Amino acid sequence: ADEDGYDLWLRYRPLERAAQQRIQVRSIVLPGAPSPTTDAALAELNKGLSGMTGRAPASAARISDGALLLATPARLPELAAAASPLRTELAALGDEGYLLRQARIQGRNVTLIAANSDIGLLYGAFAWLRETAAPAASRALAVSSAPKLQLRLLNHWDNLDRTVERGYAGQSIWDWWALPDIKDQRYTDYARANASLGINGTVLNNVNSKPEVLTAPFIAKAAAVADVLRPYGIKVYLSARFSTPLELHETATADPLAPEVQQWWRAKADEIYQAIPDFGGFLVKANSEGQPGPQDYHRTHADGANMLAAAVAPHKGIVMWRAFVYAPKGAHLADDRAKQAYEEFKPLDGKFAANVLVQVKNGAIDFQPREPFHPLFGAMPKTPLMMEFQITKEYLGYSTDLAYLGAMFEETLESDTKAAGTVAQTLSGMAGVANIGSDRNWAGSHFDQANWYAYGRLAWNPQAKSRDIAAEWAALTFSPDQRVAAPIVDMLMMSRETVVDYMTPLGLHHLMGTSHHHGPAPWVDNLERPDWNPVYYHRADRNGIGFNRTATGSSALQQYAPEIARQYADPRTTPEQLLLWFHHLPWDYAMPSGRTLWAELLARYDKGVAGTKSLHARWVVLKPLIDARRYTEVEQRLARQINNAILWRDASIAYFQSVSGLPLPPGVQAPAHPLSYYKALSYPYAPGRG
Ligand SMILES: CO[C@H]1[C@H](O)[C@@H](O)[C@H](O)O[C@@H]1C(=O)O
Repeated sequence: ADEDGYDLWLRYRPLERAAQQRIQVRSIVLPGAPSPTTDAALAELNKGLSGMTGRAPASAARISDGALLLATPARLPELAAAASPLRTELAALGDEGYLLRQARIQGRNVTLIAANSDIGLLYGAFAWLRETAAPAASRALAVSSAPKLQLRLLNHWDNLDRTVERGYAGQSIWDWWALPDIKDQRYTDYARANASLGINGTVLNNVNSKPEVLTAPFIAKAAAVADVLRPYGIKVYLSARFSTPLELHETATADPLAPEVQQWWRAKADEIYQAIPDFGGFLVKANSEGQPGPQDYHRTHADGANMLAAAVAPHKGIVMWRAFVYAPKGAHLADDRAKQAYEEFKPLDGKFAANVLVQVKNGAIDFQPREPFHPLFGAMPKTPLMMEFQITKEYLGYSTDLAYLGAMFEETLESDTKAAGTVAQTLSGMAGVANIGSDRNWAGSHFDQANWYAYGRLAWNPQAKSRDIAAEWAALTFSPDQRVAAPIVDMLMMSRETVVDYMTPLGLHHLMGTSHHHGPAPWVDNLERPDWNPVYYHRADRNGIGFNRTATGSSALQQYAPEIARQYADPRTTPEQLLLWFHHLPWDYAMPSGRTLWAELLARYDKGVAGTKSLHARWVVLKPLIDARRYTEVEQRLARQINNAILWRDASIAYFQSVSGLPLPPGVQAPAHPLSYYKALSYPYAPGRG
């Protein structure tokens, strides 16, 4: 599995001789009795060391010089001793943290992986392997790390028939047919990859859920998956359909205040916990895009969430209730869909049970290439919030286009809410909509593995820098050789802005084709709901373009803290990258560059196309340094991305010119085809429609 990408960032390729010699591990020592989790840690260390150095050190019972020692205070009482300098440091690391040190223990020089629990040891083992495989320049081994967020989850939008909603990496890895008897090796490798990042929970099924998933056969299947993931510290969760008992004909209603409904869910929770004692809980999409929910019975989101929360509370389970709501009818359609989540949830702050978290998408519309942070962050001080990021690239070119999402996640996380610190500081957990499927390379493309990686690292530490994470990933996945890693980092770091430039520059959004969400369709104006139409979002006409969300428009801006609302009320003090998100401006509006808005827009599209050409050119020169298969698979996608960018550019320019009636400034190349050509394009076989 060398060139096909199956090993992800856990490749453990032979190190150069000098690097090998620096690894002075003569034995591996684990005091005390092994557990399934320490077995996993030792197996990983063996795999890693034999891959990187050609030999696996023996396990030993006694501590000697050159030992790699894995210890918790319970396993090695010295660590807990009052005189131990590590004692206080360890105490600060909690259940899941770890530290790595060169230390002197029992008079011997050892490499120490220390933690308070076996899971901490497993995380520490992965961290040590990471440090060893891709050493940061001349850094002494002095790492201590603990997760900043307690809940670090993947959300699979995987259906029970193995299709994946918005999945571009083949069918679902969960083989519901073969489970529970057949537990694919891939589940173990999935667990290893996630544990290497510190991901500690996974929701197995789509938020557009089916009642069947909560019936006995599926509970048994989920339990089998949970058994595989448990040693790696990963809890299983399920998406629950709100109307499950009604649809299974076991109650006459799904009203959350009806005693028979409450009792049904309590019994269901008991049944699940019988099979999966450490079941994490439920994720719920309710009263959104046609899903059933408490509002069907004139109850609130809090009524619905609290009813489920009461059912799982005796088992220490949680409910993650999504704030991605938009109603099929109502004022918001004519007004602004972006406002609905805040309007429905903000008044419920303080009304949710203690074991409910509200899960909020990074932005108020829907995983666009760029959105301002969701106004609910910082606005719900009495409710624990989870961030929902989308790792699969529904709106950023699937797994064909290169877009490193680390940069996008970082941009949201470090945004200042001006109410409660940065967005990162408002969070209790993070969920990432997985980009994982059964493709050999897991993610549909090699570079999309970086998005899984970056998500996991940011869930562990939402203050981490996406460039550092990119450097780590490039070194582990391709090579620590800077001739390879450095240009790959540059490619990653420029890629997302490139996509924004050719798809949705200057704060534009939701311009993509209907249903498949791939490719440009800014002209669409005839869908059943007005807020599905791209014209609803760009509002371009003869006079100008953009969505006025200030007080003279939809007033969505008022949902942010006053300081932000004031700053963004004026286009002059609105960040250029969000300009048309908040403002409707005339085509001749003078941009800071000195160009008119019209000319600036055209320049952005050109910049996007130029960016894709540059990505391709940067890759091509790496050919002698990359294995043939991965080189080719990446090269093909980068070439395709140039065409995608040209398509976006040309179709967008053709359309906006038909609206603005303005000539193209000198130097701007005219679209290759007339507008009618782009309107006629369709993608009948686009994957991931779900
Ligand atoms: C799972 O449904 C998805 C839907 O496919 C997607 O187009 C949109 O982004 O969001 C929905 C959601 O997040 O619920």
